Amino acid sequence: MSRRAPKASIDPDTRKTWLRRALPLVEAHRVVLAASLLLSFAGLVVQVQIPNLLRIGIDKAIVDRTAQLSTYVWWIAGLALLQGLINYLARLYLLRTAYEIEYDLRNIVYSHLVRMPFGFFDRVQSGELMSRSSSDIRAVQMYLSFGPSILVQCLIAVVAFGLMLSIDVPLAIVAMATMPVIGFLGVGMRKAIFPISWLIQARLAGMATIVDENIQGVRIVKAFAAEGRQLRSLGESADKIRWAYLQDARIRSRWTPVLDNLPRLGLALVLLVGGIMVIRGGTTVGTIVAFNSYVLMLQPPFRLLGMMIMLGQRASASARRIYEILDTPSDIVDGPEPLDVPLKGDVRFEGVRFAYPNGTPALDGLDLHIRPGETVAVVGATGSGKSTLGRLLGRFYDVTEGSVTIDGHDVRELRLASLREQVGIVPDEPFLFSLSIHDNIAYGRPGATRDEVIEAARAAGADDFVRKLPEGYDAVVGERGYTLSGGQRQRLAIARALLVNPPILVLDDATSAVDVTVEQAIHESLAQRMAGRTTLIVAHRLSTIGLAERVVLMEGGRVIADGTHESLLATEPRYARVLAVFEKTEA
Ligand SMILES: Nc1ncnc2c1ncn2[C@@H]1O[C@H](COP(=O)(O)OP(=O)(O)OP(=O)(O)O)[C@@H](O)[C@H]1O
Repeated sequence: MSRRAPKASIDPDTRKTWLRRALPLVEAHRVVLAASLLLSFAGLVVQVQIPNLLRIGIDKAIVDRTAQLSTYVWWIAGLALLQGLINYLARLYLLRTAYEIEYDLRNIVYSHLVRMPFGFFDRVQSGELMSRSSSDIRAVQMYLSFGPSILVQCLIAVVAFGLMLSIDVPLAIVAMATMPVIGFLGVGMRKAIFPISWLIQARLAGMATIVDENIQGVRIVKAFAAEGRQLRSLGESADKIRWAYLQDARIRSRWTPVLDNLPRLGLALVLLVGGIMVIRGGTTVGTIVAFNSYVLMLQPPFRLLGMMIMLGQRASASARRIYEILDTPSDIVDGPEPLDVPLKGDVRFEGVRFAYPNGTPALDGLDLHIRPGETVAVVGATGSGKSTLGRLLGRFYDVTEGSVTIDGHDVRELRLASLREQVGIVPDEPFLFSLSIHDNIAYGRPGATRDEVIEAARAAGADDFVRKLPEGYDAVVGERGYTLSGGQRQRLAIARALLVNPPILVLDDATSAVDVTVEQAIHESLAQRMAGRTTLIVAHRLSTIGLAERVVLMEGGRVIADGTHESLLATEPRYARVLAVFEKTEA
């Protein structure tokens, strides 16, 4: 099935209320929604006729004996059947609208999320994003689709009241007397519950984060024998949830009996006033029975009023969180006339200053020129800004000052997709999807043949271990598949980058978990396959440095020395100091 694009988008005008901004989503599905609302109204009109028929049936067929009882029985049964059919269709269309709106909203949020720059993900916790993209979307959808339907149900109260008035004015007023109280109490109950239900949501999300961390970090938890501590923190969190649920239960149990019993009070009132009227000959027994049915029939819509308020409050808070994502513009986008040029790989950083969105300075006036085809190792103490180079080169962040150019083009002038195709970055902790090894390697070139995938895997030193897996290249890895070692994962990530065959490759400590002999073999095959490729290697090991023809030493976000390994070793004491740290960590 092909994916349909969202039919509408959220109004970008931030001055409007959340509901007005969301209206285009509802309007896009107005035909089906209107059909559902009309049908639901028609169903209710049919339903409202039944007590009236009951009244006439009782009065004429039972009390007066002037009509056939079976006529009314058949009519009522027929109308009930018709109402069932209409309700079925109304519900079907309503749910269809609800899920279509949810689909659109989900797609709008996701397509915005994937375009967000790294800086956004640095700021927002993934657990929070998960909740925004599931429960918040659901809350907005519920209000947008069920809200109108609840209003229609309330509207029917007006119709029923009109019908009752046409039968008997004083009794109609008595029958309706409890309804405003039910509506008022329903709203009151929801208002009382709302803060606590919000707290429950927040605490459940907090609990989910703890559970998630326990699962993700299970190895650390076990390694430090910290199960007890983790259990305690889970227990505390569960305790808080229980407290909130108990508060919720207390409020509900205070309000619900009143709300449930009010209609009974209504029945008693109708019986009292109607009874006196019947005795005095002012009305009929059938009318009392019919009005009793109305009292019972009308109280759910009035109770729904409270629900509507709750849905509205929840949706408004959820919409605000969703809009926070949608209103954050992606500042890393294509320029007005983006260039689509094949790159040779002449890379220049000129006077580059850069601080991460949280203000942490990373580069402080960095100058570096890498010629096409050169292999340069970047070395420096932790936090000196090495990884930041690759992130700016692939334009995952934009420089604060200065420029990054490739072949004389500022990276901000190049088409983003074309830039990222031509700058391959392999991080030290690569991510594997729950896909086959073939699909993981071919992630950047989904159409690649098996032979091409194998060739890339061979160059990355991955072919040997892949072949040893029972399913070979079809073995599923990642969260739901085989667990691979850190070094194996890194080799698959290198193969993934190689398959795209980018003219510029950044290996950001990409072989840190691979043993030295395998690393050597990988680099030899890289060297053969990559003649002419500009390669930047962030190195934390002496063996890795040995693979580069030139070494750049960084400190405090600048290049402080540049040369061959031997020349730096001979002339730059700070280089020797950094290497000394490497040796210590390797030992
Ligand atoms: N996403 C981020 N948000 C905020 N600050 C960051 C982010 N990534 C890195 N930094 C900070 O920027 C500075 C440079 O980081 P960078 O990762 O480039 O250093 P590095 O030399 O590669 O370090 P390492 O050798 O430990 O990987 C550090 O102070 C680091 O804490």
